[in-house]
Parts: sequence; structure tokens; C-alpha cells
Amino acid sequence: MTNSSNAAPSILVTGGAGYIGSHAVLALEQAGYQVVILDSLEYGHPDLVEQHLNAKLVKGNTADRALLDQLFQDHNFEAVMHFAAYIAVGESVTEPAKYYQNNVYGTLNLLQAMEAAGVKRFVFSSTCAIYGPPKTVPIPEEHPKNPISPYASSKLMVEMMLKDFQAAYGLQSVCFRYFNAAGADPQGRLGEDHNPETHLIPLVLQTALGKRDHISIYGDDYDTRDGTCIRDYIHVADLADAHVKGVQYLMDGGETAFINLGNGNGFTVKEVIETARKVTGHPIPAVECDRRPGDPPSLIGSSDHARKRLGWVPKYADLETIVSHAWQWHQQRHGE
Ligand SMILES: NC(=O)c1ccc[n+]([C@@H]2O[C@H](COP(=O)([O-])OP(=O)(O)OC[C@H]3O[C@@H](n4cnc5c(N)ncnc54)[C@H](O)[C@@H]3O)[C@@H](O)[C@H]2O)c1
Ligand SMILES: O=c1ccn([C@@H]2O[C@H](COP(=O)(O)OP(=O)(O)O[C@H]3O[C@H](CO)[C@H](O)[C@H](O)[C@H]3O)[C@@H](O)[C@H]2O)c(=O)[nH]1
Repeated sequence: MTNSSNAAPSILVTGGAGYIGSHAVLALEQAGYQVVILDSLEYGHPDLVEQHLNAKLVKGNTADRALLDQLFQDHNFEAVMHFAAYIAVGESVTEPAKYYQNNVYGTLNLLQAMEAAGVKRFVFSSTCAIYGPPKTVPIPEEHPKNPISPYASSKLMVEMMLKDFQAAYGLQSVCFRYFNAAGADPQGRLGEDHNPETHLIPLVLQTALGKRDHISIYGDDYDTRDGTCIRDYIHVADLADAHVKGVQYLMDGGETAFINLGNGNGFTVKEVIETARKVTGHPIPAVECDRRPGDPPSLIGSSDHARKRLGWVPKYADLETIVSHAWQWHQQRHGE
């Protein structure tokens, strides 16, 4: 089956039942695309897909070549957006094979299936973690790449494959290097629900809801304005919007590009907790603990490329707005 020429363009979204992928599917659908989601559902939330997205959900793994070939035969995809990956930095250190298998081999298998089907546009979820400890802040795309975890190495390996696939096969891709994804759909339909949860903002909000006794602050002796780590929090709806612009860029004939997605503003762990206290009205007890291994003191991205090449302007750059949207979601999903 193929789409007729005036049908809505069709996109395959892997990992579309997960946090960032589901927001991207929503944004694609609002922009008039038709979406098929491929998700193993090892993580991810089929209930949210069913309630809030029109996309067809196919349960399956990027490692399953026969399934991929069938999908490419059944649909005339204009592009593939690839979110499916394992994401826990700490786990990747103790179980690197799992990360190379899923994040590298799974992606290679997908790219080979795309090549066989003649699909030439690819949008990839990369990470600021590929830069390693920054030598300059804000970090530009040209910054040296020194990943310090297998998770980050797995993402850089895919970026290297994408350069080679462009040269050899003419595959054009946009690699988005996200800084810290945060927040939730402003209308409260979708949000962050990782299990286990390791990210700061959801853990702070679980503490506000009384699901945890306190939030642990990992290190208060960094060389930063209050001793805690600085991160560049980027609203998930702004990430989603960048992905729609990324697909459009490729459909307009754009060539392979590597693009940071951050706000260019950093907030300390203590500032995030203080903002959450203000937004939620809860005291949110915090306990200062040892540093978490592998955490760089400060990560802030320069997003000039995204602005210039894609015309992307984040709508929700304000931390209070990001935390408010996350709070609305957490109360609804996890509140009593
Ligand atoms: N969350 C962040 O702050 C962040 C930062 C940088 C990069 N990223 C990248 O963004 C992407 C999405 O992250 P997320 O936070 O939405 O994670 P998530 O775990 O919520 O979503 C990933 C989804 O992919 C699915 N999946 C995993 N492996 C699969 C496979 N082999 N085949 C099919 N489905 C598979 C999971 O079931 C899950 O639904 C990942 O590639 C991640 O590395 C996330
Ligand atoms: O309970 C917690 C959880 C986190 N933090 C701190 O809060 C900051 C943000 O931590 P997150 O775990 O929310 O985010 P990371 O910066 O560690 O991780 C982000 O960047 C990583 C690469 O560095 C990966 O890409 C990952 O998916 C992405 O969320 C860090 O300084 C961390 O030490 C705490 O103090 N207490």
C-alpha cells in the first residue's frame, strides 16, 4: 500500500510511545503528518498513545529486520524519526553491551532497512553527552567529542555512521543533540513517566507529591554559583517543534546536519528545587549528598544553528513554565 500523492506525508517514529517521542508524534500530527509508531513497549506508554495520538502503534523492535521490511513495504514513509534507545547513563556503564546492542546495532538495522526501501531522510535523537566535559560554555556543535559513558559513545557511533551513510548512500539526516529534556505537553495530555526515574525535575515533583521523603542533591562542592551542577533545561514541546522543523528541512532538500537543542541558559540543582517549591507551594525537603559519578559541573548549549538553519525559536524557555507544565502533568498522572 502506498499513499496517493495528495495524502498526508507519512513518518515512521521509533520510540514514539516514550517521553520525547510521544510529544514529537503529537507535534507531527498537529502539523498534518500521518504517523506510524514502532515501539517495543519495554518502556513507553501505550495508554497515552491510544488516548491522545492518532498514530498507529506497532509493537516491535528495531532489531527485527523482517518487521522493518514489512513496515517499509506497507507504508510510503517520507522520513524516519528515531527515538528508540536505552537512556540510562549509569546502567550503560555497568551493562555496555546492552547499550551497544540496542542503540548502535538497532539503529544500524533500521538504517539498512531504510536503504533497502529507498527511504532517505532520518531524524536522530543524539545527546549533549557526546561532548563530554565542556572546554567552552555555551557548547557549540564543533566542540570536541569526548563521551565518558557507553550511552554517550553509542550515540556518537550512530552520528559517525550517519556521516558515512550520507557519503555512500545519500541518506540525509538531522542529528539533534538535546540538552536536558524537561516539562510536559502544555495542555497536560502527555508528560514524563520514566520507570525507573533518574531525572531531576520529575524526582523533585515526586517529592512535592509526597511520593519521596526528600530530593538528594548530588554534590554541593562544584565550582558553580551555589556549588551545585548547572544544566540547560529544554521544554519537551520545544524539542518536538524542532523535530517537525527538522523533517521539513530534509523534505525541502536539506543535507545532513548536527544541531544542538538547548535554551542557552543554565540553572543549578538548587535553583530547580527552589523553582519547584515556588510552583508547587510544597516545602520539598532536600538533602545534600555526594557527587554522582560522571556528572560534569556545567552543561549549557549554544543553539544558534537551530535558530539559523531551522528557524527554531523555543516558546517555553522560562524554567518556571517548564516546571509548571511538568507539575500539572505529575499531579494528574501520579497525584492521589
Ligand atoms: N530524556 C532526555 O533528557 C534525553 C536527553 C538526550 C537524548 N535523549 C534521547 O532521546 C530519545 C528518547 O528519550 P526518552 O527520554 O523519550 O526515552 P523513553 O525511554 O521515554 O523512550 C524511548 C522509547 O523507545 C522504546 N525502545 C527502546 N528500545 C527500542 C527498540 N530497540 N525498538 C523499539 N522501541 C524501543 C522504549 O520502549 C521507549 O518507549 C532517546 O534516544 C534518548 O537517548 C533523551
Ligand atoms: O536526584 C537527583 C537527580 C539529579 N540530580 C542532579 O541534577 C542534574 C540533572 O540530572 P538529570 O539526571 O536530570 O540529567 P543529566 O544531566 O544527568 O542527564 C541528561 O544528560 C545526560 C547526558 O549527560 C543524558 O543525555 C540524559 O538522558 C539527560 O537527561 C545533575 O547535575 C544531577 O547530578 C540531583 O542532584 N539529584
